[in-house]
Amino acid sequence: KTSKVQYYNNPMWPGEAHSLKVEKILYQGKSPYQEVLVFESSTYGKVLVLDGIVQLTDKDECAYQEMITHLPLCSIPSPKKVLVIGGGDGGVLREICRHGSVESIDICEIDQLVIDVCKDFFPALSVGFNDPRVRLHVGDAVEFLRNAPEGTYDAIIVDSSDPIGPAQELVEKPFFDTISRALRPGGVLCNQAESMWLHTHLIQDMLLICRETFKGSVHYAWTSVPTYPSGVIGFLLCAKEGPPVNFLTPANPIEKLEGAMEAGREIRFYNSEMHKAAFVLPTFARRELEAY
Ligand SMILES: NCCCN[C@H]1CC[C@H](N)CC1
Repeated sequence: KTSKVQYYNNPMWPGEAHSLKVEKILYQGKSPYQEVLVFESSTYGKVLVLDGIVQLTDKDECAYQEMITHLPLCSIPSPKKVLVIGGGDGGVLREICRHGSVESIDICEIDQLVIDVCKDFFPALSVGFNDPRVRLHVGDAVEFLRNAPEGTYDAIIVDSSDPIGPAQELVEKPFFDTISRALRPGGVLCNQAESMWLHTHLIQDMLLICRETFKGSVHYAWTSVPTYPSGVIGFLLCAKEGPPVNFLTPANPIEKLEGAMEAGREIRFYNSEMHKAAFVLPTFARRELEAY
């Protein structure tokens, strides 16, 4: 039995579809926010799908979770307080826990079902929830950030799904304002910023908002994730005004990371060369993005 993970009817990817052969359906359910599906694929291990969109697979989740985490955290000398928006699968938590300087990790995930399903089917990711530094808040991120004291966090990671559905408001200006307020001066934001092949208009809109909101610096970075549409995904790295941050050269190189074993698995994708390379753009993307 094969089942297409349909994008045809999804406005984010008109006319595109990505097919993975389904060996066995492991879970199917619906939360108040989205449909949740887990299946065993032929060659990518287990796959998590929300509203028909691939979120992660056993095989290639390392690329996304490691890059979205270590690009910001390796850019500042000693991250202590970190906030994750989304990320209910626990993969970003697993990666943050490798940084010995981190003292507390808040995570705000809107959908309890995603957390529960990932604890059952993706233990290599949900291991991140076991760290004593983690404080889970189930609810709306806009609400959470509105109540967060000003200047709290060294780093905020927005591990969101696509801006159609629960993550819609996570690409709008008011949300970025609340993030900036919650960051300490010189604090950094890394958020999921879609594909340069497919979404340059959305990225341009986000760049305009972020360049206005974060006066430190704003850079677009990207990496390879075979099971995401177009095979790549981007990140927006933003620094709040304050102590200067140089995203292009890691201030806190990966070699200093501890706890790799506690996180249940060695780093598989990120390294300092990949960090630097992530900010190098092909010519079309340079033209379309660097003017913004
Ligand atoms: N934490 C799992 C990854 C969530 N990130 C998104 C999944 C869906 C993609 N189209 C964009 C990234």
